[in-house]
Amino acid sequence: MKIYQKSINELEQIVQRKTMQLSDLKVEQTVSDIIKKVIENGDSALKEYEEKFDGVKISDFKLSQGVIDSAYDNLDPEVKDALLLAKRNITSFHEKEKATGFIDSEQRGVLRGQKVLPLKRVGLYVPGGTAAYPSTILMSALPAKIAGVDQVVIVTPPQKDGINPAVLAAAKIAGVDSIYQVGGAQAIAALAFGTESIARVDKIVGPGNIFVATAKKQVFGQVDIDMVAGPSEIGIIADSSADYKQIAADLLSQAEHDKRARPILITDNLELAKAVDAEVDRQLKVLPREKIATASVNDKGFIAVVKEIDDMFTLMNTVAPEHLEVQVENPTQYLNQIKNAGSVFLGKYASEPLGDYVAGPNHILPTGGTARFSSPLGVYDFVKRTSFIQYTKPALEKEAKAITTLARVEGLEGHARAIESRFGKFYD
Ligand SMILES: NC(=O)c1ccc[n+]([C@@H]2O[C@H](COP(=O)([O-])OP(=O)(O)OC[C@H]3O[C@@H](n4cnc5c(N)ncnc54)[C@H](O)[C@@H]3O)[C@@H](O)[C@H]2O)c1
Ligand SMILES: N[C@H](CO)Cc1c[nH]c[nH+]1
Ligand SMILES: [Zn+2]
Repeated sequence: MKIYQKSINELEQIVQRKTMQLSDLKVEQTVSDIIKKVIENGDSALKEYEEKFDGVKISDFKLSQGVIDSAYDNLDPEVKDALLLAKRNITSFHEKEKATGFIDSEQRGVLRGQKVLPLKRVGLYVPGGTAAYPSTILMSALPAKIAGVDQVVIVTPPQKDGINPAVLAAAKIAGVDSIYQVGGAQAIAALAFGTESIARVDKIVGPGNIFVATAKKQVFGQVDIDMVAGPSEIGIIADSSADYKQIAADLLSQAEHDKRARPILITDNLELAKAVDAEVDRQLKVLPREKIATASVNDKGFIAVVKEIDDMFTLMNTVAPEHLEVQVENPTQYLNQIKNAGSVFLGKYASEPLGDYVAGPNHILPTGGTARFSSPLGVYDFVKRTSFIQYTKPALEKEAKAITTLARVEGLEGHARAIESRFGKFYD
């Protein structure tokens, strides 16, 4: 991995350049061509792209209930138990995110309030290009169901030997309503605009590679989206108390997701930096997904060595990583210094994959520096709010002058007259 040892100001510049959201123009163009074709040709465009990108000829995108039930019934009991444990922890965490709205009747004659309503139909993208992601189904479908979403549909790339049974079983465990075998930008376009066999949704959520993340950005406005949840990232802050072998393993746990995944270490100890660098090389050689992880480590990974503990946090706040591990002595005392991160893992036993699978907080998280302004996927992503107002005549009378004054300041005479009509005043 590239090791940088420079002043904090120079490192901030380097980090900002390396984590900048430079849109990949070629990917943008590819994705907009795909979306246009799906809008124009519907299912036939989806079939063409599935053959081209995933090498699978599809006759029916929707999986039958029989296929899903049989995957569930025949699932290895150990896998089923693990999924059920994950479901329990994800559910108990996300139940706490439920919002109820409010009614305010503090002023005489005035009723104001806000209702929280679930979305009707949402589409969950479940990645499936180079790995299967049953855990991602639990992370997206369970919060949707807790929010009260009526129809939860999944899109996921087709596989030559059929979709992984654990993916199908996870969908059943999470209460998913339909599964469509279509992936990439074409699946996002289908969810956004609808085709003959896939009805459009109100919101698309879920992670995916650069094509998926770019497509979500491009269809935003036609439908809502959760966030930019692209190639995975791990930022680790470590001091001399950390174990270099464990740090290397954790960096590779995210590097193996995608050639564009970002593994980053910031430390105040040069010896640790060098040890982690050598250990990453050693562990890479024996990692089954060596090719993907090596590209990620070489092209996107780096180690920054700073002088002070505080500098580690300053610099990591600039990175704004999807996952942040804090591997220093007494990690909780630094929680207040962390401003930008999707999810924080404190101490040596909170290794990142704990959060990927069973701890309970969501693993669908903002990437590419967007943790500066985005949050983890949650129950709040599957609801919208509607406010309501009721006034009695005396209550309106008390505020009528303010309304008509503001309306006339804005040059909107019709607004003023609508209020005055409640008190018998009409204009000829
Ligand atoms: N941020 C998060 O919360 C989070 C969570 C889980 C996974 N992830 C990320 O999800 C991603 C999963 O990626 P994946 O590739 O395994 O699966 P994927 O399903 O996201 O992408 C596969 C699809 O990409 C499309 N595609 C591939 N090459 C293409 C090309 N040249 N042109 C057009 N389309 C093309 C194909 O349609 C294919 O079906 C990884 O980047 C992983 O890091 C992120
Ligand atoms: N680390 C991924 C989020 O970036 C989530 C995941 C699912 N399975 C394994 N990992
Ligand atoms: Zn992961």
